[in-house]
Amino acid sequence: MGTEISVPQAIILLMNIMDNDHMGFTPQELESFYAQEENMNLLTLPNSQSLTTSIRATAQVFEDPKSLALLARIQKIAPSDANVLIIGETGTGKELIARHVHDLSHRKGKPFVAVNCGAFSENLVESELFGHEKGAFTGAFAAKTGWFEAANGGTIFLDEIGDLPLSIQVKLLRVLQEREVVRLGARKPTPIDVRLVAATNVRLEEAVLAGNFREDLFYRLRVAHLEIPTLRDRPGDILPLAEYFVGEYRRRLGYGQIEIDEDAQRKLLSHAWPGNIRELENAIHHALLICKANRLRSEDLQLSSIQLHRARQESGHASLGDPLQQALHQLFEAGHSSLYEHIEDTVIRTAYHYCHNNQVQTARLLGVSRNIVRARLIKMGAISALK
Ligand SMILES: Nc1ncnc2c1ncn2[C@@H]1O[C@H](COP(=O)(O)OP(=O)(O)OP(=O)(O)O)[C@@H](O)[C@H]1O
Repeated sequence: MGTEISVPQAIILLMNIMDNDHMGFTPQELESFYAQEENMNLLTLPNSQSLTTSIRATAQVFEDPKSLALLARIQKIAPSDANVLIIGETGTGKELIARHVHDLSHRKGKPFVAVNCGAFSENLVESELFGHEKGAFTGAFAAKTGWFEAANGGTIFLDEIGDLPLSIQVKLLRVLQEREVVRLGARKPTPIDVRLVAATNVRLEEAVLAGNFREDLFYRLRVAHLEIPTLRDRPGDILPLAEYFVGEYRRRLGYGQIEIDEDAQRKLLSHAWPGNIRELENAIHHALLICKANRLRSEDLQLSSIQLHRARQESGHASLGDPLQQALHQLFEAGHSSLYEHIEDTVIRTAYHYCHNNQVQTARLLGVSRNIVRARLIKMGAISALK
């Protein structure tokens, strides 16, 4: 179908519509900002599981007493070589902690392989994890090394372990017991020496009770477990983390020193952080894009309300931080063929809502004719053809 709005324009426009009251950026300013090569990756979407921008932490911030206790436990568990289960809400730093466990073990310097178990279909996950031989199934034109073999000597981090199908859970248990993997289609097993660090943001006990997670695997994983507190449960980390992210992002953006003023500090401390450290990171990143005169003020911080988050959680949209992320998530789930249509629909619908259902204003805002807006709203079923 024809595209009245290009994708970059649509993304910028959508961002601007969402944030128009506070951002103070025109679409043109944003467009030129993202057009600069060093800023382009700020909009990079690494994969459909991770729709937020993030930096790889070069330092770790653990200042709250709860975090210090966690750090002490990590230091105790890490050298033991036991498998580890990390339990924590989304964005609490589970992957960062898994890396830390690896770095504090004798496996440091060997591979650290992070795999999101929810990222693969049931058909693919087995060959991804354990590999396959040439001709193992239709389309297996060459042999493939699985992630377990790739992590040999080091650590494999299985995020969202609760998403593994039961059939794969049995195989995983066998790998842990026998210390060998059998590639799909292979006759002989391959010995491996890998430490497993698994993570979950749901209570696996409930999955066990519901029959979706094997009890034997659960107990095997749970031997050494780390519970990561939410950010609201470790308030002593909020300002140090905020300072840390200000430092990281201002360097990336080429800015000078930036001070977080007192009102902004109070706002950071009083927010509930449903998205935890990742939400804080994104809030600071966004604030830096709009702050003025080397000062991050309270109005630069756009924080979602916990009520909104709860409502989303209840309606099954727990992990998606805002309408833009939801739109992009739908887009990537739908695949690229319908990319334009999805993004256009979302932009038009959002703009229409923003303009209090006024088609003329929507058309003006989007820079297209009213007929286009009307036709698309009818096609989406947002208005009746008779209107
Ligand atoms: N203690 C910390 N110090 C500095 N940065 C941190 C810390 N913990 C987490 N981060 C940063 O916060 C972001 C989210 O962390 P991470 O990806 O490890 O969370 P997660 O719990 O694995 O998230 P998910 O459940 O969504 O996979 C990352 O950019 C990470 O570098």
